[in-house]
Amino acid sequence: GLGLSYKKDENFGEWYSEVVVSGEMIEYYDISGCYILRPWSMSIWEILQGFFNAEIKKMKIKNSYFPLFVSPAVLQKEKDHIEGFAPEVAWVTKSGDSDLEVPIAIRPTSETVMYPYFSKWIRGHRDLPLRLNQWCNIVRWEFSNPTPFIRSREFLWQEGHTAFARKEESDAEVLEILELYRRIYEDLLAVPVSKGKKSELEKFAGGLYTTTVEAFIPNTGRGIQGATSHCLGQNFARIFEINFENEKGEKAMVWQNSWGFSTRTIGVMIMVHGDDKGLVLPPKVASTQVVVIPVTYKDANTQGIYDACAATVREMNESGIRAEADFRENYSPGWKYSHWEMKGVPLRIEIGPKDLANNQVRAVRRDNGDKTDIPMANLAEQVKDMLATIQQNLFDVAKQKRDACIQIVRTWDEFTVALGQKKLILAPWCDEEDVEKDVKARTKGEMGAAKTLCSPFDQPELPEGTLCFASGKPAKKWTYWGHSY
Ligand SMILES: O=C1CCCN[C@@H]1CCCn1cnc2ccccc2c1=O
Repeated sequence: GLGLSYKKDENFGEWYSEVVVSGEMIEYYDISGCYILRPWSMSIWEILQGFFNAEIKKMKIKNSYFPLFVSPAVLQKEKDHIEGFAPEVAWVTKSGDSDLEVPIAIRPTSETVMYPYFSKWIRGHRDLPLRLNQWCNIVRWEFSNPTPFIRSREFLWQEGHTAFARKEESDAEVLEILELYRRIYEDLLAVPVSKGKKSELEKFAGGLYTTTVEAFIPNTGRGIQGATSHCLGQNFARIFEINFENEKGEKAMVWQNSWGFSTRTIGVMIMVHGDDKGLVLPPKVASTQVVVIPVTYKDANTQGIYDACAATVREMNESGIRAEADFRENYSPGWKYSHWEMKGVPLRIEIGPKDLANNQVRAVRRDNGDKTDIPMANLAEQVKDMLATIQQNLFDVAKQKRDACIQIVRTWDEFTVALGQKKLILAPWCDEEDVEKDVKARTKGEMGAAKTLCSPFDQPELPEGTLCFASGKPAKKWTYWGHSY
């Protein structure tokens, strides 16, 4: 059909809601906060799954599957972890006409589902490390504005749950997994992220510390948690009695991690790369990387053009490029150009009478619109290079835009001005929780409160005597602050 009704830089929220539907990724569902993932988005999820499964297999992490349902007794076993989240837990209270004796929770995460069995399975140090992952759906009955991929009441994710004999092993794995999350964002989705540690206030309350990859949406000036890798310490081991007999024959508690990324990754990619013509897919995650369009006229050699298109698709597929031709007779070339641009296919190849005569094709990039005539000879190699160039360009452009939003501030006034300018703020902070709570209280507004996003592992120089922007106390670390999703 026609193009988008909303422009990304003028009505971002409406643009996003429209582009996920017009790009055929999402269909809205009749239950608020729930969305249908159509093949165009499910295929992206499957590519991310393929990457992650291959990487965790190298780490000897095994996939498993645990039940969707959690008994209330077990769910409430870990007090600090559940208290803040309780309102989001969905419960099954009936079957047919009759009430259940005891309501059953639907998993909002699976620590409490899995750990009673970790306790049963782990006896001696030879049972360690225990490293499981599961791909599943999660339900959290959120109330703040639902957004496809970004915030939904049901979403898909993977959650990894691991147990080790020693803290050093768990600390190491936390970072190993976080690096996989960075690769998912930067190498596959072409989205720049910052690796860092969450503050005590923002971390997972049931854990010891939380590491994160934080992304940023320039259009809204909001940070977004991309994926998290938590060191749980021995908190859950104590509660669920996950002990083992160590080499010295002593009874010891295990050290645990839990980590996850979700279909939110797809929403972040759309928000960062999409434009006023529709989705823009990075080639690495595009189920169709190249679409070939025959351009025929009434007296042209139609069959010759069709044969050239089919041969071009075959040659690209044989060299591992995901290509398809659009031979539909009832749509014009122009209509097809708009349609596949809306779906964000990274590269379009047009073949018309002139191209046929010159034994070449016309290649058009989705990221910057560049048109190039390519000889049919050795076409696949040229296309591979173009796809690699498009992938890199998408990342470079996104990184340049994100970096342009970063604002270093040293005083409260600079902080509030930068907040109002949709900046990603980097500020020296005293790392005191009360100060963070105070900043939240002082910045409450229609954008929500500003909060810490992470303290980047890559810390700029912090000269002696640098003061906290908010409290004036001696600063301890540089921290990213901002509004967030
Ligand atoms: O992030 C992850 C990664 C995957 C495994 N779980 C951890 C921690 C989940 C934290 N969390 C997040 N929302 C919740 C909502 C309701 C109940 C409990 C929770 C809850 O524990």
